[in-house]
Amino acid sequence: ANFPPGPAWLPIVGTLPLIKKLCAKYGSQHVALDKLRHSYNPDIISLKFGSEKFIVVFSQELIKDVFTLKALQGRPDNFFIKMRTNGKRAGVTMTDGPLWYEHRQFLIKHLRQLGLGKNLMEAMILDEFLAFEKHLDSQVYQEIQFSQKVAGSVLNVLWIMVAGYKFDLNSGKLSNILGLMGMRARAFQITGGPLGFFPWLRFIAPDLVGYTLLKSLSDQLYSLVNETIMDHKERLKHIGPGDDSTPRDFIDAFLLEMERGNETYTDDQLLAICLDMFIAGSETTSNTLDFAFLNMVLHPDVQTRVQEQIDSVLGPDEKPTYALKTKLPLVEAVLLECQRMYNVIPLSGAHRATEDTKLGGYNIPKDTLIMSCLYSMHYNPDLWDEPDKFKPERFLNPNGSFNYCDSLYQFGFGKRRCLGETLARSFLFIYFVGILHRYKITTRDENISRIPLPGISISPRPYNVILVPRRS
Ligand code: HEM
Repeated sequence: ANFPPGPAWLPIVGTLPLIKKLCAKYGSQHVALDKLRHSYNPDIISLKFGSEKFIVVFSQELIKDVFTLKALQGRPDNFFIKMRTNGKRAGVTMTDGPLWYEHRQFLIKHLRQLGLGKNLMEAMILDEFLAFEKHLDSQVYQEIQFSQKVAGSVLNVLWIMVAGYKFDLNSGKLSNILGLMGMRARAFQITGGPLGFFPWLRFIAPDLVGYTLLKSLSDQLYSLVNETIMDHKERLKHIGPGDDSTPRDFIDAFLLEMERGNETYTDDQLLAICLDMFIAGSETTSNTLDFAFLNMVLHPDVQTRVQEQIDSVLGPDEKPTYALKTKLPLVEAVLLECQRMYNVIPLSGAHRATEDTKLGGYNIPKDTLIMSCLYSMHYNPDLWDEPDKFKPERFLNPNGSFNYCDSLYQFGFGKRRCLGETLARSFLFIYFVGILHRYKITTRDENISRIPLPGISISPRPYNVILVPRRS
């Protein structure tokens, strides 16, 4: 009773066939849902996939409620989600309750001690950027694609904090895993699709429902992370009394907590948190940067203005720092406008009602899943003037200073807000300023598409750019 309105549910499959049809028509799940809402209630609709009831919310007010109401901070528990962690519910991104709370706090505390949000993190990002830049030098004037190398760089900054080492950006193993992660992000929608609701389909059509891809990615990630954890255990075994047992990285900190006998600190939980970091951090950040460069190619006039502002504060041989942010309001405005128009997570990861509750005046029974359509909020004409237009100046005051806006939820909001936000923001800023400081980005491709590839996180359709050095 009093459940939000939505399309009729068919037996067994619910609204899955309708959503599939709309996705095929509009190209992605978030656009399909944005269109569908107008036939029911533009702020909130209901769906059913298999036996799972879903609510999708679209207005800023309801999205804020979903991100803040205590009863809505659970996470779903289906096959697609558990496959990542060997069939168990573990980690931080996809758990809830006391386990999630304790481990989220523990992760944030130790990542901060290891540099997250501090000068140390910035130094790591700059270090990665210099390596990335060296790699670019050999490709100037050639057509290149940014995405995978950037994903490797983000991962390196994270991996130094999590595991104490970084990857060789040219290593075959890394590019294989990043390639599989990219395929995973594009092959699935945020709900996990049919595999999430009808897991038995993996026995009938494993390739078609994405099971083969997921299994291969899970196996490779699992063996990489497991090997790293084993190395850490081996080292800790040999630490004697009087030796320095200060954790060098997050894995050390976790293993030391395990030794203290804290029973939620298990091998499975450690493995799952490491995988969380791998999956949540790299694609999201690198795709965002990819969209930013795409927009510089599509708007060369804005690119020139950005470069003029960078040149006014950064000497020819100087390197970017995040502290320059206050002096580069146009850069900040361009990056935010890209995140508004091409929010890489247009449908925010599902929350679950942990008890019967109310939302927007409707009844929401326990275990209903709730998705927030950030795309609809970021294109709402009541919040954004001419939302379909690329207008960085909406984030600037008439005198050119930065104009803060609180209707942008690209990192979520509330207790489950993205915990990698400071890393992502610094990374985007340093890479964007660093590249545009040195190169003009152009293309020979006259038909670059502005329509993103759909998926768990959206990405630009592959496009080639030419980097032209701005100074000899
Ligand atoms: C531009 C890049 C990024 C974007 C747009 C982004 C966005 C988001 C969003 C929308 C959420 C979901 C909030 C919710 O469900 O309520 C989230 C959660 C999360 N993000 Fe990010 N993220 C980015 C980068 C990162 C990075 C670099 C890390 C690595 C530390 C990270 C780690 C996480 C984790 C662990 C969660 C789960 C939090 C929880 O469930 O408690 N993210 N992110």
